[in-house]
Amino acid sequence: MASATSNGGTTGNAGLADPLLVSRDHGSTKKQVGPKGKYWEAADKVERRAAKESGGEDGRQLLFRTYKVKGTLLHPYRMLIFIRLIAVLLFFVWRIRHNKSDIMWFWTMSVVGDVWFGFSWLLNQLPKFNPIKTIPDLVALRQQYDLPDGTSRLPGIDVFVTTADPIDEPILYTMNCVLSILASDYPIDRCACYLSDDSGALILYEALVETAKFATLWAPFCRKHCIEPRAPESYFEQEAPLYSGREPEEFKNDHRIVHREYDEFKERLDSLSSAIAKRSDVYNSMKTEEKDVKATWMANGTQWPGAWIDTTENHRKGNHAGIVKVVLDHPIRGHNLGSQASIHNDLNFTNIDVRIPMLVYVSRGKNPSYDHNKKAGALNAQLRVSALLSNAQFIINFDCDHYINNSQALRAAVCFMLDQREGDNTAFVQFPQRFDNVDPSDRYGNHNRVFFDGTMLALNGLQGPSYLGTGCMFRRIALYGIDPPQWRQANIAIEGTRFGSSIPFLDSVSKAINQERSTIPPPLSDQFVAEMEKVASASHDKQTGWGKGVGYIYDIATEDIVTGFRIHGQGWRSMYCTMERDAFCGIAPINLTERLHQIVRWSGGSLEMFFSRNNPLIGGHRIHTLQRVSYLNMTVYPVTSLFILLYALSPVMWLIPDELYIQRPFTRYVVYLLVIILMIHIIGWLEIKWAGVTWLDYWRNEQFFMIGSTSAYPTAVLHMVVNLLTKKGIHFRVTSKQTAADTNDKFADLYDMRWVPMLIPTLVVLVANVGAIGVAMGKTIVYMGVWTTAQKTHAAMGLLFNVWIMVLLYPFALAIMGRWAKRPVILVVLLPVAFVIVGLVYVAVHILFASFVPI
Ligand SMILES: O=c1ccn([C@@H]2O[C@H](COP(=O)(O)OP(=O)(O)O[C@H]3O[C@H](CO)[C@@H](O)[C@H](O)[C@H]3O)[C@@H](O)[C@H]2O)c(=O)[nH]1
Ligand SMILES: [Mn+2]
Repeated sequence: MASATSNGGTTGNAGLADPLLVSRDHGSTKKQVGPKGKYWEAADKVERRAAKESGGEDGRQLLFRTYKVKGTLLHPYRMLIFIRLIAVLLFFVWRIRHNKSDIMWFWTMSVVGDVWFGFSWLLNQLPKFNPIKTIPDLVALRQQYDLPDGTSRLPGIDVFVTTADPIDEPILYTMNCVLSILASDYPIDRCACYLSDDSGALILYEALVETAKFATLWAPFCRKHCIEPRAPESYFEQEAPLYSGREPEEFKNDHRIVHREYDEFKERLDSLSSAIAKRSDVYNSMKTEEKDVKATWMANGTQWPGAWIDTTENHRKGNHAGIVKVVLDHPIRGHNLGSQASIHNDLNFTNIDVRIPMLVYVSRGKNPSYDHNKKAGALNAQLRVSALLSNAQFIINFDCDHYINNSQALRAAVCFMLDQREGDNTAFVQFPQRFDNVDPSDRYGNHNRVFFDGTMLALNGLQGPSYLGTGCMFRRIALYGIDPPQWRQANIAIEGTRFGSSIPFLDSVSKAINQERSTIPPPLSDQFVAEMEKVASASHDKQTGWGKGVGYIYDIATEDIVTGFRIHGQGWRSMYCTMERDAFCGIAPINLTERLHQIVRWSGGSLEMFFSRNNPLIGGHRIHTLQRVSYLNMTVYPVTSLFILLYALSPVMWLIPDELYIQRPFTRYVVYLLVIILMIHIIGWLEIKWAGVTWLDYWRNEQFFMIGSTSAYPTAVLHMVVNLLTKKGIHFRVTSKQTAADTNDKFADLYDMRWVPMLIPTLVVLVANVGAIGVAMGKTIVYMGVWTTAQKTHAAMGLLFNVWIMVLLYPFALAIMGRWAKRPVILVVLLPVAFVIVGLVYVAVHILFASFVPI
């Protein structure tokens, strides 16, 4: 697969020749300048030349490419930002000078709103001055780190997966995630997978055991035939995937066998629940002395230490001991999975490595008297357990609803960490989040491309992208709160007060700092397992630095942004890694209610961060100024919604008999508004060009911001106010991954909106606008002959605004329609009907009044 141009540095595009990275038109005569060539050009020519001449500063080659936006696009983009800034300032001056309005309080509010809009626009726009795209050079990595004898010098990686529930988060997804990790293209003895189960359910442990067995078949199959993606569910769902392996003759047969085995594996997963229940009944009838206590039993005849099916004290979700079970030991000690041997006989795996990486089940201890700190708490427990076992230099974490979509992804992240330029200063490498269950028209803006491909590339040109929760590789010591090399003190005190009281753990920290790496974990004695369970116990990190200066940050609804902020604040940088075949892929909520709950959590978390000690204005002493501006934007943006809501409701003024103007002279005002709004979209248009996203992406983003601004964001603000008053944080409501009952329709969830209170303002805005347009039409009929031209223009301009809001709320209107929305044309008919009815009612009322109450 690796092609001829493997020698990094001879041409501008060497290394990009890896088929997983090049753009479709690679190989054409036109000069290649990057994966989305048109608007990007190489930004590292000088560095590359120097590196080549000196053979690399310290003998290391450059492992990633840097691209900047071409001047032809970047200059007008920057220019427009500047021009708009001036236009906005002029607009403010004009408004203040012409402080004439029919409703002064509303005028004052709207001036405050405009100032806020201008300010938050600036916060959003300024950090986008210099977007940078960085592309890993896998060929160079291979050349330097893979040795001719088949071994490798690549560093160790501990891969974390978190799950919170076997029902809400279907086991099949979680196990697919695990399989994609176990089969990933990375040295098998340098990679270990840890599954954190926050439900403490035996079924997840047993599913993991089944997965380990199936992996002995799946992983070699993937390696032999270069399968992509290596999550079986997604792989088998594809229609006739392209074959790119080396054994096409054997592929058909192998594929058939593995597919059959996968189906059986799924059946085994399905039957686990009843098997465990049955087995437990048998053991309970045989072994338990106390009649009412019904334990849940493991296959080996011992009681499961976690949550039981019949819950009792100390054996329920939220109250059980810490559990660490090594499902597959390090490959050097061999696997004991004999049962698969017979199937292996049908498949020819000669010359294929049949080993699989280490696999560990972790369920941290829980106790009602301690806060568990949601996902952050789970990740920190994994961090400690893995430190005792594999203590890899790098960590990568996945949500259970995401999987590795490109088997080279782990290598890609490592490229940034090992690069001679900023490698040692790089704390984390974030990948974009991609989703494969989203409806084709992306009604609720789940793809979020403007953010993942615009905002993040922009930050990449500063101190680096923020941490986004999943698909992010960390340097272990950066997570521990250690400073980057240039600021690091010679002797770092590794104290129990900061890192917790486990001596083996403290040892592991000093080893990690001193880069003493042994990739082989110690043998699993009872005492050692007990130590691992101790560091995963409910109380272990209390009264320590965990969740504050160490590990993922606690006391917040969203641990991600704030953890990234803490690390950036210490002076580390981060990198954004985009790949031509998306590195990871996951599931997004395509149900409006679920989607909004997710947004409430995110925006609520943002506000919580603003009011915490990690406030971007005061925290993080080594943070880059523009990076700080960006973090400030990320924490205050929900406030914008209050003003948007105010504006969105202003069409109610149509319902008032008198003509009221928020600002006089009105025409001038509207023209100003149009100009500065239009400029936002022209800038947005240039932005989507360099970000490589479509108008639809951009448009969905706008629409969803409007929907959020009338529902989720004000809710988050309200939460925050309550939080400040009562000190109660936002509840982490795991995003539902269950699909609606209709299994024939892949997107059934789309039509299944549940009404929740936060949707009321959106509905009010929608109704107010429909009503306003109807009344406006009625007024036009009634006053046609009476109105002056100026009045007519004003009415038209007001209506323009109404229509704009309606267009922005279009996805919400579809959501209300439920299944009817399968034919959106109905809405196009229904809305005008509604306008006409309201209009006619207005006219009728007017006539009625006119005949009874002579004016
Ligand atoms: O007490 C908890 C709660 C959640 N999780 C895990 O957290 C992950 C994210 O939960 P999910 O409900 O899927 O949230 P999303 O809204 O889809 O997640 C996005 O938003 C989160 C922050 O709110 C980030 O942490 C995620 O990485 C990001 O993908 C899942 O693996 C859960 O199993 C736990 O392990 N323990
Ligand atoms: Mn998720």
